[in-house]
Amino acid sequence: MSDTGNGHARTPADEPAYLSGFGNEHSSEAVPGALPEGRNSPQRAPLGLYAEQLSGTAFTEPRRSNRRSWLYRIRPSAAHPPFTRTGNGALAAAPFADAVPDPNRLRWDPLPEPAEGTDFVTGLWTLGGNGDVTQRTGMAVHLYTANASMTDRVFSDSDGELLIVPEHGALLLRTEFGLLRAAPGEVALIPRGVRFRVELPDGTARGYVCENYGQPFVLPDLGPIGANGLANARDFRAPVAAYEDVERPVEVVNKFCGNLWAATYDHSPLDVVAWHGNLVPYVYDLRRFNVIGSISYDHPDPSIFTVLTSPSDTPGLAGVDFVVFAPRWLVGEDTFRPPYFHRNVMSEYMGLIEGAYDAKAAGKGGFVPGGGSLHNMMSAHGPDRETFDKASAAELKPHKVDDGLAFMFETRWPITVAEQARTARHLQARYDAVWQGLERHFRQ
Ligand SMILES: O=C(O)Cc1cc(O)ccc1O
Ligand SMILES: [Fe+2]
Repeated sequence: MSDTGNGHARTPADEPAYLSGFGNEHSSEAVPGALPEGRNSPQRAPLGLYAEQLSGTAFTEPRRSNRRSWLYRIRPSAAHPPFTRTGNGALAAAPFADAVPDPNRLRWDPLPEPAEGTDFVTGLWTLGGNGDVTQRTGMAVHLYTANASMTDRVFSDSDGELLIVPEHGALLLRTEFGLLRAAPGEVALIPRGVRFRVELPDGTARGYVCENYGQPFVLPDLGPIGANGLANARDFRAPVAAYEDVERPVEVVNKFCGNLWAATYDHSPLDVVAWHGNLVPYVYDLRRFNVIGSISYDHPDPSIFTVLTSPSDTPGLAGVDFVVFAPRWLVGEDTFRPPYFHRNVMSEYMGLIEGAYDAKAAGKGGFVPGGGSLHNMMSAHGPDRETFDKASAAELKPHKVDDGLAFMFETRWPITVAEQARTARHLQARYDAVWQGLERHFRQ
């Protein structure tokens, strides 16, 4: 598929190989001897490679949160022509200055089918977000639909890390660090600035993206839960080094402060032969999440289901949390078991990867896979009428919730809905109606 400068064809395998662990100091070389030993930047790097550091945090951030990697590549990233503005397509960024933040509960059906030849980048569609992309604060919610692999085209996002949540169709992510595969039920994370290309082994793909402008996601502290549980560090997988040695025009698209810029390189920048460090892309299988919950009474707050959290400067206050509602047993006695009625200072965007969610009726016109809901700061939400009636009358024997996989991006600031999402035809017109008819039961 690709040509090397010296005439050899080289295509990294389609089956990824992984290194295990979250936040580790990994190292990997696709060619033996490509990694320098004992130093990062020798006078001449091995095999004639260029040494280059990628800094994901300021040099001086505390060691526990410092993220950087050293890349050994065929050409330095600096060797590129100027970038020029291209259209932003359906991508938008915070602050959404022209949009009015909306206190209403909102719910969307899945995105419509994309036009023929839509790749991952062209298929990105912004729902909304908060913060400010130039301040490295806040987040954006995007959805994607695609029916074409990216060819001779590479993307990088200077504005934040991308947490990709496939709902339909697997993604092969060819990154500077190597190859990742993420199918529905798994998530992938691409750090800020890392170049990657998305191929579609199933031909089509659909899903969600949390673009985190803020501090990189970390595993939440476990407090009294102890040393194990929730998402276990060893289940996060980073790629082994795999490079392409391509000498032909490759379009590199860069998202910078909300706009897309492009430059045509005369080579592929996915040319990293070896690397080491703790700033890496990774994948995680949500089915590995160790779900912890109540074994006595009451429905615990959903923070117990946090997979990853982007901390803020205030302890316990996340820029954004990624939360999963994975299969689990419910055993609470004298307990209303589904998610409770709720008003929250944090803002909640929810998506559905498969099946149904235990607070909402499934099926057409409801909360469906590929759709999403937004319960903004202080907006009243909770079980719909059908769920409330059923759960209030249910016999409380142990019950396994295993008919779906839902998730939430929960963020500290209200999510402003982008104009295209507010006026979208797939915005459900009568979401409020799910809470109509909740009868008055009060008696004195
Ligand atoms: O469905 C929601 O809105 C999310 C949610 C889940 C839960 O288990 C408890 C509270 C809550 O807001
Ligand atoms: Fe909620």
